[in-house]
Amino acid sequence: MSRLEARKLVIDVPGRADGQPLDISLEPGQVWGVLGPNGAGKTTLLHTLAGLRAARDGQVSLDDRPLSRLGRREIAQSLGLVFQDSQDGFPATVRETALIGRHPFLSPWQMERGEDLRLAEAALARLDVAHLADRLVNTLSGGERQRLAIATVLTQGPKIWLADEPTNHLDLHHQTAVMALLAEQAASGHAVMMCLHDLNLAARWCDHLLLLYPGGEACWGPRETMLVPSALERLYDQPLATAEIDGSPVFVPAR
Ligand SMILES: Nc1ncnc2c1ncn2[C@@H]1O[C@H](COP(=O)(O)OP(=O)(O)OP(=O)(O)O)[C@@H](O)[C@H]1O
Repeated sequence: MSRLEARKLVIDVPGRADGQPLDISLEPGQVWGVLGPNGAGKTTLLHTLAGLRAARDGQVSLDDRPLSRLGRREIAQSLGLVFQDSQDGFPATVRETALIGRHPFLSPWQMERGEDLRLAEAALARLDVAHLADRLVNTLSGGERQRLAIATVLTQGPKIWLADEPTNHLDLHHQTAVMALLAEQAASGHAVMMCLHDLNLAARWCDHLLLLYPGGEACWGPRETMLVPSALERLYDQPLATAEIDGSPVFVPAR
């Protein structure tokens, strides 16, 4: 089990004044949703938490050790990031791409072992892309590519998942399957934070929410305290109609 902690963290959104410092602790078992309009800084936050972008101020620590003092390999042994859009640097098959998830655990020129292959095959099956294992990645559809990106992180097996719009490009069935997978990761003691544009997925699957406003204002806490229609309407500058289904609130844009 691992925890990721942000203390007085000010993310560096270009051209924007310092936003509200964030004090967030991503604990084992928790599923955090990050909500906010386009450009609010969700991706910037995730990349800062992953140590890929410098913060303007404050600190991120992984198991009480500042991220800035850890090497990428050590970070990648605990923390996995699903990028918003994956880019294919060179032609590789689906299986080879999933196996990249094992690289943090191999020495530079070490070949993947049988166990690595087993983990990759299991992840591809879980994300419903096993039948594409021998296909070149650049031939995949958007949804297949997204499922492969998640399968690659599942192959990595991180204790902390940071996922940037993990349901991008996915049909309804695969959206639900991915959210169930992330919930399952949390239930097994891992910590999950994901950026989402779908309020209803957030309401159903996340137990904590962070609302990022365009000017840098932010608020966070347990789901029940965050899903306040007036706060969400201000967040998106969009009137909402609210209902309740199976005990969860459902939001739709009001005209
Ligand atoms: N390298 C950069 N140079 C200039 N501006 C940047 C750079 N990276 C990000 N930005 C700007 O910072 C702001 C925050 O970007 P970010 O990608 O974090 O937003 P987001 O909340 O994830 O948006 P979306 O919902 O559209 O994915 C945006 O206005 C973006 O244009």
